[in-house]
Amino acid sequence: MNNADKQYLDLGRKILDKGVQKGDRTGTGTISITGAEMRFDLSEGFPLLTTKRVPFRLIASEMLWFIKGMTNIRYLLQNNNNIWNEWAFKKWVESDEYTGPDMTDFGIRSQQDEEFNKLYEDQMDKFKKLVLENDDFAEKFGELGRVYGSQWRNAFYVNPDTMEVKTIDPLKEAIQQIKENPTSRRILVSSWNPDNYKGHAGLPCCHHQFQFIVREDKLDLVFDMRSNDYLLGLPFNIAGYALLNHLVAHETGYQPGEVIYHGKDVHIYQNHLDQVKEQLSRKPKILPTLKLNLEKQSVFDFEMEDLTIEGYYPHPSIKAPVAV
Ligand SMILES: Nc1nc(=O)c2c([nH]1)NC[C@@H]1CN(c3ccc(C(=O)N[C@@H](CCC(=O)O)C(=O)O)cc3)CN21
Ligand SMILES: O=c1ccn([C@H]2C[C@H](O)[C@@H](COP(=O)(O)O)O2)c(=O)[nH]1
Repeated sequence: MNNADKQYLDLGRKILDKGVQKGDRTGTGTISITGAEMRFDLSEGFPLLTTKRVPFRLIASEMLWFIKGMTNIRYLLQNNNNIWNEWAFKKWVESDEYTGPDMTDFGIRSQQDEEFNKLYEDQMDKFKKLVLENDDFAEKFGELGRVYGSQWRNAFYVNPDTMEVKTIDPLKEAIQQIKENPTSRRILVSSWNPDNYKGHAGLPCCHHQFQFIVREDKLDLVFDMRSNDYLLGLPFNIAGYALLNHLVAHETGYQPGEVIYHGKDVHIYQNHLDQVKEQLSRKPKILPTLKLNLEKQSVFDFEMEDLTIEGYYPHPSIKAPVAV
């Protein structure tokens, strides 16, 4: 049995056994545990889970979106990636410019009310078309604000003594540190902003920091998640950071080592229980491998066509609603 699916399924069983029922911001309700660790050795294969089909194309386009410092969903839509739509859509339907039917609580209502769901899907189609085709609209409503891309590539630092503001490119600096100062224990990119508590920054980041550590000829990556959706988010997060580690290891001349996951509030949404039980009943298969276009050197030059997954023969996908 591959060790990636094994650890993931063990964690699912632990949440079901030991977790507590909790209300949450989305009104869905969860079963949650505090604290979890998993370790993925990238020499054993690429940790794209096999106990359900995990869409690598969506993970890769989201990761390239972060790496390129982008925060507008237009790039995702151009890559047929719809995973961030709801959060941009929300800004539009809550704005003065929106004149369609009332979309209050569309996340929950679209699951419970078939008639409403039709209205919602029409408005979402209209929204996607506008983001793709209308530059002004995209700039205003496709923009998610200071989400990962901006924190990774365009962070602000205010010197508390002089109040001078500097911009920093934390991912670029981290890569430079790996090259110039590989024994450093300070190669860290953090996306958490104290301001997140006030909600100014839109969506407070879930994977809020990661750190690179060079171990002999290998590059390890540790990533921390303050809050993690076991069924939908976690498989994306594991494979996303594994991809990032492959890309950075390639540029800096190391072998991809381990990707180490630290989860804090790790939860299963109440409306995902059947899906999780289905996945737990499945037998893991062999892990696939990731092929990079070796002609590209810099992490920042990679495009979708430079990334290929080979030997991926997963169980069928498992559909589930996302809590908004
Ligand atoms: N509740 C919640 N869970 C999340 O995982 C999550 C958020 N919210 N908000 C921000 C992002 C968006 N992410 C998402 C959103 C949707 C899917 C999802 O629906 N995945 C499906 C495939 C979807 C498709 O094919 O379009 C899957 O089966 O993995 C995954 C990650 C991760 N994040
Ligand atoms: O990469 C991601 C992004 C988001 N999530 C999940 C974790 C939570 O279920 C929600 C965020 O809700 P909060 O109330 O802000 O915690 O999104 C994820 O698992 N992975």
